[in-house]
This record gives sequence, C-alpha cells and structure tokens, in this order.
Amino acid sequence: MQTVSDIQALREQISQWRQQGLKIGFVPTMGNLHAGHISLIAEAKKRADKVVASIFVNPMQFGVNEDIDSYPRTLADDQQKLMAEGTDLLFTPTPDIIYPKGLDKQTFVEVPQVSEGYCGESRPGHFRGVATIVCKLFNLVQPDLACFGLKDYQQVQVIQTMVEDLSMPVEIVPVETIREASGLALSSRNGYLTEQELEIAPVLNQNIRWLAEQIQTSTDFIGLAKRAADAINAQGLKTDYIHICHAKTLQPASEDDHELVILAAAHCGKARLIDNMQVFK
Ligand SMILES: Nc1ncnc2c1ncn2[C@@H]1O[C@H](COP(=O)(O)OP(=O)(O)OP(=O)(O)O)[C@@H](O)[C@H]1O
Ligand SMILES: CC(C)(CO)[C@@H](O)C(=O)[O-]
Ligand code: BAL
Repeated sequence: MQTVSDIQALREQISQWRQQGLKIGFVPTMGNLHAGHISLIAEAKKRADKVVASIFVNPMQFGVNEDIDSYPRTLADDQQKLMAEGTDLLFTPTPDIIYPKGLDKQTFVEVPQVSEGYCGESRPGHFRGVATIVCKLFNLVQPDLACFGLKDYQQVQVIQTMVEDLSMPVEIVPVETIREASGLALSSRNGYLTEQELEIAPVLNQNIRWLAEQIQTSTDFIGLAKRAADAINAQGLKTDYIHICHAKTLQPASEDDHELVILAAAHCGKARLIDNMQVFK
C-alpha cells in the first residue's frame, strides 16, 4: 500500500488507474481505525478494482470547543490495518494542503434541510465542514463509488443529497453499523470512555431498540421518544436528542410514514455518542 500526502502524487496514481479503466472505491476517514472502518474498506474492495482510503482530521467540521486537539491520531496502526485489508492507496494530507488559504477564505458546500437539526443543530457548521471536505476529496480521488457508515446516518443523507444536487458522478454506498456485543456502536470516540462509562454506554442502543419495537404499534412518537430519553438519562447518560424521523427527509415522522429512522445522541463522560435505527412499518 502506498501512502501519499501531496496532491500531485495522488493525482498521478489516480490518473494512471483511470487510464487503465479501473473502478475506484473510496473510504474517507479521520483515522484511529476500528472494525467499522475496516468493514467500509471490505465493502469498497468487493465493488471496485482499487481502494483508496483517506485519513484527515478535518478542522472545518469541528466546533470551537470540540476535540480536534485530542482527537486520537494513530497513523502507524492505521496503516497496518489498511494494508491487511488490501487497501491500495492511503491519502494523508495536512490541513495546509487541503486549506492553503485558511478556513476563512475557503469556498464551502452547504446542504440545506437534511443538515439542519439533530447533529447539525448541536454542532453548528459541522455538516458544512463535512460536505466541503467530502466534495474536495471526491474531486481529488475521483472515485466511482464511496462507502460511508450508517452509524453517522445524518451524514450519509447530507452526502447523498450533495451528490444528487450537484450531479457528482459518485455512487454512495451506505454500510451497516458495526457494534460491540453490548450493542454499542464502534466509534473512535469510545476511546474517551472509562471502564464504568463503557458499562452504561450501551443504554443508548438498548433504548433505541425499545423505541423501534414500540413504534411498530404506536404513533405516539413524541411521548415514546421522551420515555426513551428519560430512561437513558436515568442510567447516567445525558441525551442531546432522540427523535423519530422520516428516513430520507429527516423531518419529524408523521403517522402515515412507513420508512422511519430513530436518531439519537447522548453525552457519556467526555464522549458524545450517536446512534440510530431504521424502522420499516
Ligand atoms: N461502527 C461503525 N460501523 C460502520 N461504519 C462506521 C462505524 N463507525 C464509523 N464508521 C464510518 O467510518 C467513516 C469514518 O468515520 P470516522 O473516522 O469519523 O470514525 P468514527 O469512529 O465515527 O469517529 P468518531 O468517533 O469521530 O465519530 C464514516 O463513514 C463513519 O460513518
Ligand atoms: C466523512 C468524514 C471522513 C469527513 O471528514 C468524517 O465526517 C467521518 O469520518 O465520518
Ligand atoms: N464520524 C463523524 C465525524 C465527526 O464526528 O466529526
């Protein structure tokens, strides 16, 4: 596996592969790789001839009081894992390479509606940062397809909408969430949890599953979501939000909707956990 940090080396390799008519799959990440990331690489490998991964802790998607400085950076370990899974190329740019003029003068991509609310409301500017970096990475890597984890459900909708609205020639492949046996979704930020917090963190997923069962037979979405939030908070987490939404528009679900998603975020110690579950009625 080749690792490149500069844009010219990346473009040279990509253009060689494109001239050979090879199909390119892409997996963008922020590093500190776990089995969730590796499942994205495996999915890309099944669908493409060459797999490109990127590791970039994107300053544009972090809020002022967020964890950009402490975000785990484990490049050597990550390279081992990517190589073992058969990744062909790893792109590891620095912020200077990606944003040479600085963030203030950078053109950005804003996706309306699906990026508003939920994580978009709690993390102002977050999805602008995500859409902008993913757009830029797509322009650099020119993939035929790109894999994204459904753990970040709202992010998948934001990227899918961006690709449709801007006619980007990239197929977005959503990949199922990989979980601990406890139900806790794997996440780099789980590394912030103490042993005790790791014991209570699965309560988020347990209550999402409870809610998924309840809404099969009830349309009291607001009342049920409140009961789930109370149960989560009673165990020592602090819910940021828990909502039942239309699976595509992410608008609050109405009684006639059949494709739903439960979206939730909760603070657990230093970590802000997110999780979700799609429900078909
Ligand atoms: N448990 C998981 N299962 C499947 N995909 C995942 C999982 N966790 C993250 N991903 C996906 O991996 C890609 C890169 O995510 P990222 O590097 O932010 O990892 P992360 O573990 O989600 O980190 P964070 O703790 O910052 O949310 C995204 O598409 C994300 O949805
Ligand atoms: C898609 C992404 C790599 C963009 O920085 C990031 O938001 C993530 O890791 O999910
Ligand atoms: N997995 C989403 C990246 C972020 O939380 O910034």
